[in-house]
Formats: sequence, structure tokens, C-alpha cells
Amino acid sequence: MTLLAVENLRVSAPSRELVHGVSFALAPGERLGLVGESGSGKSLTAMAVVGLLATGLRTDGSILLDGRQVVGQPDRRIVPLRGAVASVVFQDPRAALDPLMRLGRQLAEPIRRRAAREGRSLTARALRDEQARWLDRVAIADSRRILNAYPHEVSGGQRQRIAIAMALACGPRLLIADEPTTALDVTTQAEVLDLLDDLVRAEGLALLFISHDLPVVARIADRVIVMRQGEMVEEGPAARVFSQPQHDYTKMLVGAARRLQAALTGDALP
Ligand SMILES: Nc1ncnc2c1ncn2[C@@H]1O[C@H](COP(=O)(O)OP(=O)(O)OP(=O)(O)O)[C@@H](O)[C@H]1O
Repeated sequence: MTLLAVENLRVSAPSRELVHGVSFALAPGERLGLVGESGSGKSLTAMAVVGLLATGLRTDGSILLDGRQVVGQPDRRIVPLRGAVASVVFQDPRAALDPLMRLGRQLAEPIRRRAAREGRSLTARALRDEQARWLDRVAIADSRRILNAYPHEVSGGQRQRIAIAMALACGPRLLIADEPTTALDVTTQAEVLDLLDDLVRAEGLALLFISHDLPVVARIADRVIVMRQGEMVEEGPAARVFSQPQHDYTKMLVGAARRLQAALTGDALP
């Protein structure tokens, strides 16, 4: 069964088309990477899936999320799919966090929504336990302080871990991660990537992972779509795309990633 089927997706601004007919499908538990340079249409494609495009942008084509059409639907039809079927982790965790609300209250929201959806009643004690469990799962120690803190009182890495906890606490079947580690320092990037990898596996989620960073995508995705200027230029298993890129643009991306790697490690180029 297909969890997400995107067919001939087009996204247009009033003056020009930005995404030119993208098609792909994602099965439950599958991990797909969208890779390409800045401005290639990765985020627009991903945001269209959950109906989160900016007003003024028009979507054509078909997006079936868990069998339900997203394109052309009013918000009241798409909102129930957010969280329950697909959630999003953004590059900047502040996009998901209210700066004026304590983190504990924010984390309580998705936990409550999931419980309500599953018909479970949640005592105050059970809610506190769940909050602590989620913080533990995203490797945040000192949970009492963090739950009482406001977003600006914790580190960028901690904010992103909490945003991940909130996205997963909703109980989705698909996680869309849009450059989730780009805003973090290199050490924190690696930790957060490992964490995402482990959690997505443990929860059995499908993953749509967006990044301009090929080695990162190769590490986390089974399959990769390479985008350029709003078009898909290559698609295939991650290992094949990186070892034997077919399209000139992919060859260029792989070459650049190899040169950077060689420069960082001091190794000779293969
Ligand atoms: N609301 C909008 N109105 C008009 N053009 C837009 C809008 N949002 C994005 N674009 C344009 O659409 C193109 C694709 O944008 P998109 O954000 O999908 O790129 P991306 O591949 O995710 O890049 P990045 O990695 O920098 O986020 C860009 O040229 C961008 O400027």
C-alpha cells in the first residue's frame, strides 16, 4: 500500500511555475531523500504534501496522502491529516515553537491530540510521564528545567530535539524533515541526525528527508530524488545514485561532496 503518492505536482507563483511536474510514491516505512541545490523546489514539494504552501502559490496535479487528496482541498480537510498522518520538522525549530509558551505546555499539545484521537483519557500524571518519556527519547536530560523553560532559554540543538519530539508525539506515519540539521553546528548535526534515524526506525515511520547535503541524504535515505530548477533529474536507490550518478547535475553534486570530504579528511580523491 502507498502512504504518499505524488503525481505530476506543479507549484506556481502568479508570474511563473516553480515546480514542474514532480512524481514519486512512498510506501509505509520507506525513506526518501530529496536533494538539490538551494531553490531547486525541494521545500515547495514537501510543503505541498501537507498543504502548507504560502498563500498565493497554486498547486496542480495530485497528492494522495494516506489515500486522501490534498491538492485543491480546503484547510478543514487537510488539517486532520497533519500530525495524524504526516508531521514536519523544519530547519529552524522556532518555526514549530511558540516563543511565549513554556516548552512543557507545547509538548503537551501533540501528546493530548494523539490521546484524544486514540480515545485514551490522559490524567495529569500520565501527561507528565509522557512528556518525560519524549524528552528521554530525544536524549534531553534535565527534563524538569527544560519543560519549564521558554524556547529562548534552551540551546538550538535542544530546541530541535523538542521540535522532533513534538512532531513524533502526534503519532504520524510519515515524517517530513526539511533540512532538519542545517542550522546546527557540526557535532550537534551528527547527533540530531542519528537521533532522527533511530526514532524514525523505532516508530516504523516513512521519512521524506530534504537536504542539499548529499552525504547526509545518503546516510539516512534508501532512495533519492535529485531536483534541479523545479524538476526531478534523477531518481534511484541512494547507494546507486551516489556511486554511479547518471545525470550531469548529480555527477557535479557528487563530485563537489567528494572534494569537500577529501579536503576535510586530507585524503586523496578517488
Ligand atoms: N511564496 C513564494 N513565492 C514565489 N516564489 C517562491 C515562493 N516560495 C519559494 N519560491 C521560489 O521557488 C523556488 C524553489 O523554492 P524552494 O524553497 O522549494 O527551494 P529549496 O530547494 O527548498 O531551496 P532551499 O534549500 O534553499 O530551501 C525558489 O526559486 C524560491 O525563490
